[in-house]
Amino acid sequence: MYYRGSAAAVIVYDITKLDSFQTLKKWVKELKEHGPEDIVVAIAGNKNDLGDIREVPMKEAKEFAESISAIFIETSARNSVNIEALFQKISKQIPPLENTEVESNESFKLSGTLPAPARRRGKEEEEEEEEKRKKGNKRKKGKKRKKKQKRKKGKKRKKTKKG
Ligand SMILES: Nc1nc2c(ncn2[C@@H]2O[C@H](COP(=O)(O)OP(=O)(O)OP(=O)(O)O)[C@@H](O)[C@H]2O)c(=O)[nH]1
Repeated sequence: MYYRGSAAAVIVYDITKLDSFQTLKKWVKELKEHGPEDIVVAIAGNKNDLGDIREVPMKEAKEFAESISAIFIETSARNSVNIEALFQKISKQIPPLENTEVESNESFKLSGTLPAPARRRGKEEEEEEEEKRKKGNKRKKGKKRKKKQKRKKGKKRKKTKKG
């Protein structure tokens, strides 16, 4: 599982398979032990369109989610039920990134009441981005140079034709 720098994790189980709920508990344990401290965790009980063959009672899953302060929602990926709601719930718990850097900012004060502070970008990530930006600029400059050279060559050819 790769979660370095993650602000949120969605762990999905299948409401028609008790096994998947047990597996979910293992993932939660793993995340609590090795994941970022302030990560927002959401538990999604998928396939809620198959309520007639349900194996995981909603109450049980909800109570488990509450016990670990996780978001809980039942979804149906097939029928597009509660997918947007799931991400909205998550986004409400993740404060805006920029505002965590500026303490005097008004919206930071508002987000201060939210349970999970947004992650700060690690130095490594910033360096990686800077590197990419530089590489991108170099490539652009290279392309520009080639275009210029082509244009020059074109002009020369025209001149020699006329002359
Ligand atoms: N009825 C129903 N079926 C779903 C839903 N979501 C996914 N499925 C079906 O469940 C099967 C597995 O879906 P995948 O998207 O492959 O999910 P997965 O996590 O890789 O599932 P597994 O391979 O079973 O571990 C597919 O046949 C999907 O069509 C849902 O909300 N309702």
